[in-house]
Amino acid sequence: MAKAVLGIIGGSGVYDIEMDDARWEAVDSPWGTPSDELRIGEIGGLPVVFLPRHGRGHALSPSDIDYRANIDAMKRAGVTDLVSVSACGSFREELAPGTFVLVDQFIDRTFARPKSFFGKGCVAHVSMAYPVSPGLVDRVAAAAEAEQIPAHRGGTYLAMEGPQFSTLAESHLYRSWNCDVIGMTNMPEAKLAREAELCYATVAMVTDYDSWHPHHGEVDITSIIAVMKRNAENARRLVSRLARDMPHEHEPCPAGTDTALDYAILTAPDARDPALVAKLDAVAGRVLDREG
Ligand SMILES: CSC[C@H]1O[C@H](OP(=O)(O)O)[C@H](O)[C@@H]1O
Ligand SMILES: Nc1ncnc2[nH]cnc12
Repeated sequence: MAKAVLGIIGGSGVYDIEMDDARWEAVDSPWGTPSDELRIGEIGGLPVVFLPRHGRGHALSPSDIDYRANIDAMKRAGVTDLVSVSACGSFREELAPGTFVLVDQFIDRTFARPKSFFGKGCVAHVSMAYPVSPGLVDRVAAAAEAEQIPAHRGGTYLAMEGPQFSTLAESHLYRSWNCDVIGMTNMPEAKLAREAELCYATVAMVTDYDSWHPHHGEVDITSIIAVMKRNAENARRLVSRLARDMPHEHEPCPAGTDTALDYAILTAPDARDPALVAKLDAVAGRVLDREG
């Protein structure tokens, strides 16, 4: 049984978390430059690795984040379970600002970001039908309950390219698709986590009602920032509780994340591009080494 290492990707407003024996450490990735150094430490004896998604100081826009480098760096740091903490807009009256939505589905409308570790010279297709790991979501839900943070289990997250917020017509369209929340970052992050066989869960922290709500007017960044700061405090409490209550052995994922690559790679060994295979050492080493 593998040791559990909890990874946390902190979104807007969450640029650091409290840990014991913490240090910032640069991790090189063949995929590019991660958003920042990794903050590596422990909470309650559990190894924890934190990465601010937009970098400390929030220098990176959603389209500029190197999602592949971030996930690859997490994998290299030994992470087994990855929790994304993200600000989002809400499409539902009852998901009011301050609510934490434990997302279980995504619709990917991003278009200007590399979305896979695989490609020409090593083609793979992983399942994304169930993109989050239910066991990890259970743990996050229990932590939210223990900390008395309002949380809603389940929801569909619409990932838009941004950086501008949606038009009113788009906001109505996504509501008609039964989306629950909207953000700019969880795709391709969730897809890449699955390719890297990392259990993934998202805590989508509602900051606003996007633009559809008749009594709340259009989304604006000033009101978002005020709610974001309150949400960030709750996020830090949630993460701390999650880590303290998490088992130190990695729990196998009922959605099959731990073995996502078992039959996913279609390219025959002798048709593979050695340069791409070398870059896949962390993400797919488990299966490529076995074949190689
Ligand atoms: C705070 S306004 C929009 C910004 O916030 C979200 O970022 P993250 O998911 O990293 O918390 C959203 O996706 C946008 O990038
Ligand atoms: N309304 C919204 N749309 C996209 N990303 C967001 N992040 C926070 N609120 C958002």
